[in-house]
Amino acid sequence: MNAMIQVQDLNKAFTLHNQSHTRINVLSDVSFQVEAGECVALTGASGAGKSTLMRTIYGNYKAQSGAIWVSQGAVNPHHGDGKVNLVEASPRTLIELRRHTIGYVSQFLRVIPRVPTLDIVMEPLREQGYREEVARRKAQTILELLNIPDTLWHLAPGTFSGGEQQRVNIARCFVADYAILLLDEPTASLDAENRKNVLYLMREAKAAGKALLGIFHDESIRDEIADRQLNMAAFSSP
Ligand SMILES: Nc1ncnc2c1ncn2[C@@H]1O[C@H](COP(=O)(O)OP(=O)(O)OP(=O)(O)O)[C@@H](O)[C@H]1O
Repeated sequence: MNAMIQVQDLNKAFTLHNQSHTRINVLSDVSFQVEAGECVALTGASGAGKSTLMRTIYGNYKAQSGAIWVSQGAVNPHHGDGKVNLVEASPRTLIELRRHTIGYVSQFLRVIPRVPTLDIVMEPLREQGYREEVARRKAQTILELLNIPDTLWHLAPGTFSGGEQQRVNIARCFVADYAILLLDEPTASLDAENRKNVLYLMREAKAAGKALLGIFHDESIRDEIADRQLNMAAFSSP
């Protein structure tokens, strides 16, 4: 067993300061782990805390208590085999983890004006130390696989369709050597052929020993790729 993510007794609440300081407990004593080569699907009703859990693991939100142990693991020799508790990690460690260990496909691509698609996809590879030609080749290969026409590679994706932007997001995450992939609805606005291509990428990632944690509202995709489901209803509290 090689747990890449190990969540222990994680608690996350939001306090709405501009609304009478109302406190919403979203995650209560969440514990689970994801092994290398495994895909775990988060399920549960809308508002159950699936995205909040993902964002907390990516370090966007700070948990009140508990631990998120992340193994930099065998996939990424850059970091060795050490484990880091993300809840207590410094900003510098968090940046390192995002550069080398954890990839995140959010539902929306955060577009930086004027940066061409090819550069957006090459960027994580550059940060991981790949030579320019290798990074370019890898980026081109994955953009082709995801059916982004080469006429678009030199354009910034701000004007792209929702599905095209989502595929750029997916390309950027799957092209790099992350040991852990957090996937928030990666196939939500894709057509059948591109859903298949993303399934292929997810299978390849599992075969390479990566750990996948995902939200898949599409049940057929979930059934195809997930080894286990984690129902967030088990961790909600009033
Ligand atoms: N930044 C925030 N500030 C305050 N409350 C938040 C914040 N983010 C999420 N919440 C609240 O936390 C709860 C869980 O939201 P979350 O988006 O994690 O649910 P979800 O299970 O991903 O839902 P969905 O399936 O609809 O996307 C909701 O009640 C939401 O209002």
